[in-house]
Amino acid sequence: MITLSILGSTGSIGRSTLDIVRAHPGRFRVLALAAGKNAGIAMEQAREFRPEMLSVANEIYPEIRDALAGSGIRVLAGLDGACAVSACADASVLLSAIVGEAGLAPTWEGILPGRIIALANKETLVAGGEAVVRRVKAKGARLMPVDSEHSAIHQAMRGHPWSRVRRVILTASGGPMFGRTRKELQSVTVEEALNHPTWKMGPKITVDSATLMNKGLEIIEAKWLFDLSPRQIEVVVHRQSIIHSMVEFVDGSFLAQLGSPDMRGPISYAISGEDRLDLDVKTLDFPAIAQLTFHRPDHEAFPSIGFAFRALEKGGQASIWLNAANELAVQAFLDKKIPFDGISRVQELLLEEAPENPALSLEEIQLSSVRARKVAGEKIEEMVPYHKVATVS
Ligand SMILES: NC(=O)C1=CN([C@@H]2O[C@H](COP(=O)(O)OP(=O)(O)OC[C@H]3O[C@@H](n4cnc5c(N)ncnc54)[C@H](OP(=O)(O)O)[C@@H]3O)[C@@H](O)[C@H]2O)C=CC1
Ligand SMILES: CC(=O)[C@@H](O)[C@H](O)COP(=O)(O)O
Ligand SMILES: [Mn+2]
Repeated sequence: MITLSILGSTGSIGRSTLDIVRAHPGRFRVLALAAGKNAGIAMEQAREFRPEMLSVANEIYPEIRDALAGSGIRVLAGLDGACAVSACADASVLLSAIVGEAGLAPTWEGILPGRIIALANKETLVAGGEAVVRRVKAKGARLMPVDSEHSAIHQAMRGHPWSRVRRVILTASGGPMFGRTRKELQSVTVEEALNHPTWKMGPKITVDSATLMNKGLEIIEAKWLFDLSPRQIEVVVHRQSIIHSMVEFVDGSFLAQLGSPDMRGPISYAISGEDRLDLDVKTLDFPAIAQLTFHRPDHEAFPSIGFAFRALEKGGQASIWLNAANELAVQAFLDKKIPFDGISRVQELLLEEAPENPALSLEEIQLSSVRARKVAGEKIEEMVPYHKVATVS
């Protein structure tokens, strides 16, 4: 029996994880759940999966505490609550799927000896980088990627030494704005940016896919997960999202992992300790698909991939600042405060201003992020408003 602690249970990844648990009775036991503000789904999950503890956002704590009184479920709140869920010692697997850098501290607390950290929350590695990797090693835990590209690379690498790898190719769908020019991107609406062509995901990562910053974050994630040099990482646009990523070996062979775009595949692989669970994922009908296509990314219209490489080259606090800038700018765009192309402008400004000395502890990383968010907030205030450029339907 695999025992689970789940951070971000009410989100897209969290719900897909619980779908897998539901479909495999007797295989998993959910011990602890951490949700945010979605009281309805958090309550349903608590009633169905009967965890020992449930943490929710402070705002909905009184309502959930009262509703679950007498149920035997310990109800907790806020950051302390999420950290208690992740530190739940009896869970053999921690599924980390809170969105954004908010997931870093709870994930950090959950890095325990012998435990699998199934990591969906890529921002943990973008902001936490070396410090997170060092802690995983020091504690004797194991990091299993959930992000589809990194799961594909992990799967392709089974049985092969990293010394024989020439490079990895991260595939990108290109997002809903594929083919648009830099000028055309000025007037993209929130509704358009949220219309991802192949994946159904939460709003923040969906906007990241539209700017291609998702691939930027994944470049930094790959660097830390697989100890790669930036020169070993390439991005290729593959519109169908069928090939989830590839590894090229020194003998010129490529190994790829393919499948329908459905996160239950990479999640189940990670939480089951690399087993292949029976899932009702849509099969691939290759003659019906007919063509798999590949393009180079358009770096002029979508500069975020370049920013990620620049952040790795610059080092210091650059990745923390780039990530913090992106989080604030994406939220400002979703709130219809800044235009779509304002997101990459905030990223660029913060990347340039990022301090060059490294932040090596959790406290230093958090402090660096607070400073970055203050600067990003100021840049956003100075920006031309969303409604001046976007055609709001
Ligand atoms: N969705 C996908 O297919 C993929 C996602 N990822 C990564 O996984 C992570 C989650 O993505 P996704 O599931 O799409 O996001 P969602 O927006 O769908 O879900 C986010 C989850 O985080 C919770 N949450 C947000 N802020 C806090 C907080 N401060 N404290 C506690 N919980 C919080 C939300 O709670 P509530 O809703 O209750 O407020 C929700 O459960 C992201 O880092 C993303 O980049 C990676 C690859 C694929
Ligand atoms: C499912 C997943 O792993 C996402 O990160 C996905 O890769 C997003 O699609 P893009 O390729 O458009 O960024
Ligand atoms: Mn991905």
